Amino acid sequence: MTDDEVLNEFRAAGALLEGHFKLSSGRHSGHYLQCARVLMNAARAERLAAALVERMPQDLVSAIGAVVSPAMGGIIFGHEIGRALGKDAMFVERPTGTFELRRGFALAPGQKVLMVEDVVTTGLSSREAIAAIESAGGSVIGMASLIDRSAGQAVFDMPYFALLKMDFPTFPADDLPPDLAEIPLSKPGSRNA
Ligand SMILES: O=P(O)(O)OC[C@H]1O[C@H](OP(=O)(O)OP(=O)(O)O)[C@H](O)[C@@H]1O
Ligand SMILES: O=C(O)c1cc(=O)[nH]c(=O)[nH]1
Ligand SMILES: [Mg+2]
Repeated sequence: MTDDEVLNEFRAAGALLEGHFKLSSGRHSGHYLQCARVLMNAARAERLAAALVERMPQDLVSAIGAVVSPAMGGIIFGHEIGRALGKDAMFVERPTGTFELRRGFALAPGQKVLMVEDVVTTGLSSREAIAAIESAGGSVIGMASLIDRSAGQAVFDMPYFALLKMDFPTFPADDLPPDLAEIPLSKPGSRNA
């Protein structure tokens, strides 16, 4: 799947948003990729996940024992990546502020995990999810996301595959461009909601 084809899936889903958004990291942006709108269509979600798995090297694919995603945004895409790999997909969640495996999900000691996100901006959520998987006994051998909008800033210790890289600027809350500051703020994600 080409970059244009992935972008067209976002356009068709009305998921390329412009406005003033507070991101998970606390940074602000005039652009938001609402992956939930893309993934609300099961056939589209399946297609995008299969396209991403096709890009992964076979030795990595065959080593993956399970998929784990950070809730909320990562759950649907992780599930679809699990379908494409033929592996179980679990998720970590943060009811008390820190990601943990719940709901009877468990990892065998050293179980090889692919960590799957919907979008990576600073990489903070991904690093927190990886830490939770490792403290539950898993070994994260790879990472995947639908979108990487980190512009190369998010660097991980394991191979990382993203279906589409986007480079939208983000700003600290106390240093907003005037044209962005005058747009009413919204916070679509659920961290600290
Ligand atoms: O790379 P980062 O700077 O951490 O940003 C990306 C994270 O932000 C969003 O989640 P969010 O925390 O908004 O919560 P949600 O997944 O529950 O919507 C998204 O789903 C990623 O997890
Ligand atoms: O950084 C984020 O919170 C974020 C950015 C984005 O474009 N889409 C999203 O779902 N989250
Ligand atoms: Mg998230």
